[in-house]
Amino acid sequence: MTYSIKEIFYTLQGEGAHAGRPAVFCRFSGCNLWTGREQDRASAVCTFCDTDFVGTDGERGGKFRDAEALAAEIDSLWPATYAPSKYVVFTGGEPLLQLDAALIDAMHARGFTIAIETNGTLPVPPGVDWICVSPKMGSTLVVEKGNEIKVVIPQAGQLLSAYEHLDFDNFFVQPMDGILAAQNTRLAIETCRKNPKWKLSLQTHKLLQIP
Ligand SMILES: C[S@@+](CC[C@H](N)C(=O)[O-])C[C@H]1O[C@@H](n2cnc3c(N)ncnc32)[C@H](O)[C@@H]1O
Ligand SMILES: Nc1nc2[nH]cc(C(=O)O)c2c(=O)[nH]1
Ligand code: SF4
Ligand SMILES: [Mg+2]
Repeated sequence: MTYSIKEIFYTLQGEGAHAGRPAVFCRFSGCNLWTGREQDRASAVCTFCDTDFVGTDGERGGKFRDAEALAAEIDSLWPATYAPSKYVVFTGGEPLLQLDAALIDAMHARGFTIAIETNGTLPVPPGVDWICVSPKMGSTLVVEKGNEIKVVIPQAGQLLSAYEHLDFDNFFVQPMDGILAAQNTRLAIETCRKNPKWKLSLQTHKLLQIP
């Protein structure tokens, strides 16, 4: 199948349990919870997105005709000097609209460990090595197990207790970026202090001013 890719870049994972880990990010175009157009934001299910995932015009973006072509592009960004830790993060947009067995197999064949950042509304295909779910109020969560759940706070009507029974190895709150970022960061710190089941995830790439 053809994959629509917004951008591909090599950076450090900024968020969650793998913050600081070198990773190739592959950002798929499109999302099922927002069109990505500003005029649709207020009426979207997910209204706080910090990402441009529209089209294929970003760095190394484009339409890739098959899994092997996309895998080769991702692999070309990994430093040739150190192969064992090859790590790709599929994000978006919503990666589970496009990530399929052919792409998972092609990445594994090239020695990559595969991570995803997903909103959790679509089933995860077998073979993904690290599943990060970030649930969105107003959507139906179908991915109830994984490696980390990363809840952006605050969202209207949200109760963290609704997630605490789910089968995740790590429970993170991440302050919502935007005009209330400073206030939301204080809220996230206080949330973790009061309920130590939860750990703080910061968007460290924004603090570091890297992609
Ligand atoms: C842009 S999303 C793409 C992946 C997927 N659609 C999802 O929502 O998980 C990547 C991560 O950024 C988080 N995120 C998006 N907008 C944010 C914001 N304004 N503040 C903090 N985190 C945000 C999402 O919750 C998710 O964990
Ligand atoms: N450095 C860096 N880390 C990230 N972790 C999750 C990201 C995302 O947009 O999915 C992201 C991103 O865009 N950049
Ligand atoms: S679900 Fe993810 S990609 Fe889609 S609008 Fe929300 S944060 Fe952005
Ligand atoms: Mg991001």
